[in-house]
Amino acid sequence: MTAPLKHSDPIKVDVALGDRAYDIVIGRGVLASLGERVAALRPGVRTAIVTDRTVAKYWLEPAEASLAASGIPTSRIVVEEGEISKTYAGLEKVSEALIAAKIERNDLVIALGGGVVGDLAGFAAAILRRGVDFVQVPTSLLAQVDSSVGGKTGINSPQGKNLLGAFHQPVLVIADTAVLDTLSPRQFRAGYAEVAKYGVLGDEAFFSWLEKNHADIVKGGSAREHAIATSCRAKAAIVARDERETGERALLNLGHTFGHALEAVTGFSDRLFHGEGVAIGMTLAAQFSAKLGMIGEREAARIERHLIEAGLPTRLQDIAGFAQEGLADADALMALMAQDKKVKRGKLTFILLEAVGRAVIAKDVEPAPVRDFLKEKLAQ
Ligand SMILES: NC(=O)c1ccc[n+]([C@@H]2O[C@H](COP(=O)([O-])OP(=O)(O)OC[C@H]3O[C@@H](n4cnc5c(N)ncnc54)[C@H](O)[C@@H]3O)[C@@H](O)[C@H]2O)c1
Ligand SMILES: O=C(O)C(=O)C[C@@H](O)[C@H](O)[C@H](O)COP(=O)(O)O
Ligand SMILES: [Zn+2]
Repeated sequence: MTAPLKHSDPIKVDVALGDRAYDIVIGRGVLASLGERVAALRPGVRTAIVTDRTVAKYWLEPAEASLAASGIPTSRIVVEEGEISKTYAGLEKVSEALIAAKIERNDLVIALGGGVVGDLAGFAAAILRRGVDFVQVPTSLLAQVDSSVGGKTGINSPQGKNLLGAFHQPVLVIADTAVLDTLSPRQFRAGYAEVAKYGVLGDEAFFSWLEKNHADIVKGGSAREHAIATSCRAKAAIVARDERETGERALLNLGHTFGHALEAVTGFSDRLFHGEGVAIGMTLAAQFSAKLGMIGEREAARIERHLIEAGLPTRLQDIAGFAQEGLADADALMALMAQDKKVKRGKLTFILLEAVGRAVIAKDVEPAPVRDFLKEKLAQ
């Protein structure tokens, strides 16, 4: 078991959603406060922790100890790590275990893990007895800056990413930045793609700061907390204005139209983690924006350079196995992108760039230029 963590002064970010508003609590050691925060929010509650095997090894006991110290009964549901659990089978396993644990309408589900556990447990909570509240305890960088906030929950279909799900906001998010110390370097880098995304889509000053300081985020300390809090503030502000993605929330999908198709074509496997797909997708979105004359080649190159410096893949050719199988042809990728949730009346929507720090929603994008662009990229 990992040694208990000490409290530090946490940063609080409010997700201002009226009667469904909640706090994101960020800081080194805040996992130790899980029990007291849950008890304050829901006196007398019972809980079930959903986690994966790897996270369980490091962080389940500290989470359970914190709940026990506040007298909160809990049970544990441990799934396999990775996208294999964000499936119908994974949802069945978690849902049946929650029912067996007699989690009632007024109880709480606790998602302890990365984005997979958060999306899966959140969706299971959304449909259990037609809706049980849940708490996010994100343990990957990606989950701390993105997936634990905003209430998108769901599972994948073999036909596409997150095609089944519900908007279901958590009642609390506890992001302990020390927990990231056990994350593998590759997973840390993958999560970093979503951090860079906030700079690229809406905050040039943050992007410049990341260009200078990204290595310190890996080391921990105040740079890590600053990057996580800045990302959460950016996401919370957008979600508060557009919870259900009828407008500007789509900006958070920068890089995802390409990225999700790439995850699907690689079978939602370890060949390409979500954040890696986002890094390639964001680079492609920048290059496509340059091709359309919306930004200069130099700005697109600046984004790619930074992602490379952060150790991320940026080209289709960087995906494991690409050389052997050519990945997929442009038509196969187009067919997968046609399942994107931003598609309206069969027309693609892309998030494109007018500058580093200024993304726009481009509706009714014609497929032909996208197909030509992909053909060029696949041939490189
Ligand atoms: N709901 C949203 O808004 C949203 C946003 C972004 C991504 N997502 C989804 O999130 C998923 C990706 O999330 P992810 O990158 O966290 O993947 P993940 O949940 O698979 O976690 C990555 C890996 O890291 C391990 N891990 C997590 N925390 C750890 C820790 N502290 N120490 C050691 N190992 C740890 C996990 O066991 C797993 O093997 C994708 O399914 C994506 O679609 C959702
Ligand atoms: O919160 C959002 O909105 C996002 O788009 C954040 C993305 O990083 C995330 O991957 C999300 O799950 C993608 O949403 P989807 O609607 O395209 O499935
Ligand atoms: Zn994402």
